[in-house]
Amino acid sequence: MDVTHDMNGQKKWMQLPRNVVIGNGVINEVRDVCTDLKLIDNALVVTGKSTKGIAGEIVQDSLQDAGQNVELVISESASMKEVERIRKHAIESGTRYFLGVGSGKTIDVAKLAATELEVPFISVPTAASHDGIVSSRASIKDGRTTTSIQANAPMAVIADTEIIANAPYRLLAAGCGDIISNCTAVLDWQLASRLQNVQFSEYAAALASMTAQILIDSADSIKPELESSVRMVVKALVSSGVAMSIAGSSRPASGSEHMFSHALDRVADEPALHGEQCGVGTILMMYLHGGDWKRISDALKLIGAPTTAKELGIEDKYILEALVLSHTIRPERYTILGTGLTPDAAEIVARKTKVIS
Ligand SMILES: NC(=O)C1=CN([C@@H]2O[C@H](COP(=O)(O)OP(=O)(O)OC[C@H]3O[C@@H](n4cnc5c(N)ncnc54)[C@H](OP(=O)(O)O)[C@@H]3O)[C@@H](O)[C@H]2O)C=CC1
Ligand SMILES: O=C(CO)COP(=O)(O)O
Ligand SMILES: [Zn+2]
Repeated sequence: MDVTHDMNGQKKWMQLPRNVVIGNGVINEVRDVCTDLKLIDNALVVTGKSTKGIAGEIVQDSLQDAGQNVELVISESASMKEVERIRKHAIESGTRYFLGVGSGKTIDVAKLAATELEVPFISVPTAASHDGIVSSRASIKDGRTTTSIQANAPMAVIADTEIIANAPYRLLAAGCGDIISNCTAVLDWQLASRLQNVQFSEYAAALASMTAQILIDSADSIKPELESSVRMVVKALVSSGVAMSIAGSSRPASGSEHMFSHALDRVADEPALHGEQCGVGTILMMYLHGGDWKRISDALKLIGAPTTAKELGIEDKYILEALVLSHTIRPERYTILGTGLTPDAAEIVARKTKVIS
């Protein structure tokens, strides 16, 4: 098997989910998937406040009907304190495996707690808002700072298209923004490979950009409440996750546009969704790359994702502040941002791309 190395140079297996189940009503297949993976007792379902009634309890009931011991906990934030709380709960209740049933923050908490306890983890997303539903990374927040931590990839991903189609459409549109952001992430990675000879995977880069291109070409068929749209987006998120696993880093799916989104999380009073910010970041960074930023903007508009500060619900001044701050977010990751934008250059890019007016 191919091996990659993490940032500390340690050997790391290329981890991929073993079962990916996508379709209408597949939440009812959770117990079959668990049986297939020999996960037959002592489950801990980590779910969210709203998603508990939408999917968390269905998963709990179905595993209990199969004779398993199942505990359910609600997680409200993706903080280290929360991971610690859930980890303790799991130890006390003899948990043998975790299911993260909900949105991004719920899945991250379950994923990291499972990694720390070295037990399997199953991802059951109720929304397709970003590729964290399938990846081997967990984003943990400390105040306004987010840290992306290496974790174990889910053993299985079970994405019920009916549940995801009934989630607020804004979450699916955000997922599209996260996929489209592969366009600039790959350009940044190529640039870093040319300028700094960083490790580069042609396969991971090709998969990530092809996934984004397919979605851009199909933008007019992504619509609210359509299970076919959900299926397309979930498959693209899985492909992005696989690209990151091949690369052994988030490089194929996270570049300057993600740095911009992370910077916005730090400076904005009320940040928007991760995928929404990454989509707008892609417009801005594609302009800096000298690429076809309008094509990105048009695709996001067709999908119904934000393309402006106003649509993000973020004041122009925070967009400019984040643009100037972006290059400091992950200094080891070389991107088109280079040593940073001056405030006047930031204003030009934001105005030319109509992100601010
Ligand atoms: N691991 C990774 O690689 C990545 C992780 N992230 C992280 O993920 C988090 C963002 O995730 P994201 O999903 O965008 O947002 P949130 O996790 O903040 O979820 C948004 C809201 O949607 C609700 N929700 C989810 N599904 C449904 C549904 N079917 N019906 C009704 N409401 C629903 C959630 O309810 P509830 O209250 O039940 O949770 C929550 O209130 C951040 O912490 C970010 O840092 C982002 C990118 C990549
Ligand atoms: O969001 C991601 C990919 O879409 C993960 O990227 P980060 O490494 O920037 O957290
Ligand atoms: Zn992302």
